[in-house]
Amino acid sequence: MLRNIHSQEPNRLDVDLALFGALGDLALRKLFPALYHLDREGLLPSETRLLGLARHELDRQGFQAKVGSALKSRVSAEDLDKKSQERFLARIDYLKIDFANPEEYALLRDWREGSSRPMIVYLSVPASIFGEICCNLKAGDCLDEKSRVVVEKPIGYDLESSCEINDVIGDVFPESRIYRIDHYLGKETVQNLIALRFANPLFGTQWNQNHVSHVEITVAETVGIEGRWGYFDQAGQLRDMVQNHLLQLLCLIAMDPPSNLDADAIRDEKVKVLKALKPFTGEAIGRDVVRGQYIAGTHAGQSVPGYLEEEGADKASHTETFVAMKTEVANWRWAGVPFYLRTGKRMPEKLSQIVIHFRQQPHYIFDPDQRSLAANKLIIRLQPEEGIALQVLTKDSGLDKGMRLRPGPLHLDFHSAFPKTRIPDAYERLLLEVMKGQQYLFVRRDEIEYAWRWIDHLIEGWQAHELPPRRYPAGSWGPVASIAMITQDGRSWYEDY
Ligand SMILES: NC(=O)C1=CN([C@@H]2O[C@H](COP(=O)(O)OP(=O)(O)OC[C@H]3O[C@@H](n4cnc5c(N)ncnc54)[C@H](OP(=O)(O)O)[C@@H]3O)[C@@H](O)[C@H]2O)C=CC1
Ligand SMILES: O=C1O[C@H](COP(=O)(O)O)[C@@H](O)[C@H](O)[C@H]1O
Repeated sequence: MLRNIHSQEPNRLDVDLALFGALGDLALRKLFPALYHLDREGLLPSETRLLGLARHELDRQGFQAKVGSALKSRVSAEDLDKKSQERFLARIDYLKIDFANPEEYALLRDWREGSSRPMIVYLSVPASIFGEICCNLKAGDCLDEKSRVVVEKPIGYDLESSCEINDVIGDVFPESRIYRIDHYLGKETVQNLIALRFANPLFGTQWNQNHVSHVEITVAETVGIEGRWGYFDQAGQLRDMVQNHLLQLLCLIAMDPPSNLDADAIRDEKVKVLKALKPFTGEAIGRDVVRGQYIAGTHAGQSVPGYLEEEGADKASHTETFVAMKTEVANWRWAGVPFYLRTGKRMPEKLSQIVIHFRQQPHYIFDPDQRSLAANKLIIRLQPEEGIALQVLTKDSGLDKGMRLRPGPLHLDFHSAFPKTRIPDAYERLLLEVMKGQQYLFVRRDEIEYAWRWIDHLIEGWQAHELPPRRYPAGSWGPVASIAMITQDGRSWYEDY
């Protein structure tokens, strides 16, 4: 169904939201604060009810108190007023159930008794139990033809496990009611990529291999493993960040214009990009991909341990905490344009940024010493300090400067441009879209599977070539080899803004 995503007026819809894993990190740190903000901004209709489900003995008040203290630590004092908080907490119920026990789902059915609102089931639990919960919901007669399910990333560990999980979820819910989260798609600036590319004719005509020389995507994190060794060491940065977030960003940059803003029109175009990603073969694995693992270093002036010294670490782990790669989208629009991707933990600053480097003029008439400056760049800052800057060249001012060129940005900083507008957290946007029943910010099954196909192939190559990660000190921009990878092409990672 084509839904109206253009409207400023949200399609307000009462729902019952059942959140599995309600005492977990994601639920308390992100989901309840996001729901609070929606409520405070008047976006949760008064009938909407929220239910936390977990296996700990707690009553309703006890759970509300936990959510209340999560709000205190996650929501700014300015946004946390007593009236909004009380109204929000009053919507919240709690059920203790063991998700593995089908009998206990009767409690959820009873909670729903008499409600005609659609139920949204949010699975904020490990993917290994998504299937079991879906089957128990069905067996326990908790669902109807309006129920939707939201599942967190990562879906599986590789193509095979991802297909298994998707099969079980798909036995219970049709694709049109499955919402697979990639929280990067909920970030305001990521959505802005669609507006930037498809609303501005200026870029529409330039967005191809005739005009773009190369593209950089950097997602640098300052955090380390944060007590998640068990999960992270199985995954590594390639599965944790590239398979989902970085490939989604690449798709939004590289895709052809969708014919409209309908979810499937956008997702069809993203799938075409994933299918066109060039596989890494033979020597390209060693040449165009760099794996890294951080050793002890510093963060914010403090010493921090290396990956192998983190709590719970297996000292012989070869899991990568950093990846840089050069890839290509092998189609008419992008043939020959390198896409350089890099992402890592324990880097010097948190920075998610896309840089589009445009080609130089065919004939250059200025000072030969300045030739390397003479190209435009479009810098899209996703976080922090969200904004867009177009690096242009002007004449340096002053009587003694002759026709010297000066690069400078035409800069749109979202915080100063829209000072009264709070930039919402990604989960606010995503939760709102699920409640409205709109899927355009969620990932379709085939997107996930094409992404896994490409990643699996890369991992097989790593394994075949026995490529251990290269070391980099915490607080640095990754292994020296990641800098060499781009400099050997006569380029460098863009670090100014
Ligand atoms: N945390 C994050 O920032 C992110 C998380 N995700 C994804 O979100 C999901 C949740 O992650 P996160 O919150 O970090 O994980 P947590 O381990 O913190 O939370 C999972 C919750 O599920 C509960 N649970 C697990 N099994 C059962 C069961 N059989 N019966 C009842 N309760 C159960 C756990 O209960 P108990 O406490 O008793 O073990 C826990 O409260 C995962 O899929 C993760 O990959 C994705 C992106 C970021
Ligand atoms: O999905 C994940 O994302 C976070 C980074 O998210 P951000 O919104 O803070 O950029 C990452 O730290 C985590 O390892 C990964 O699972």
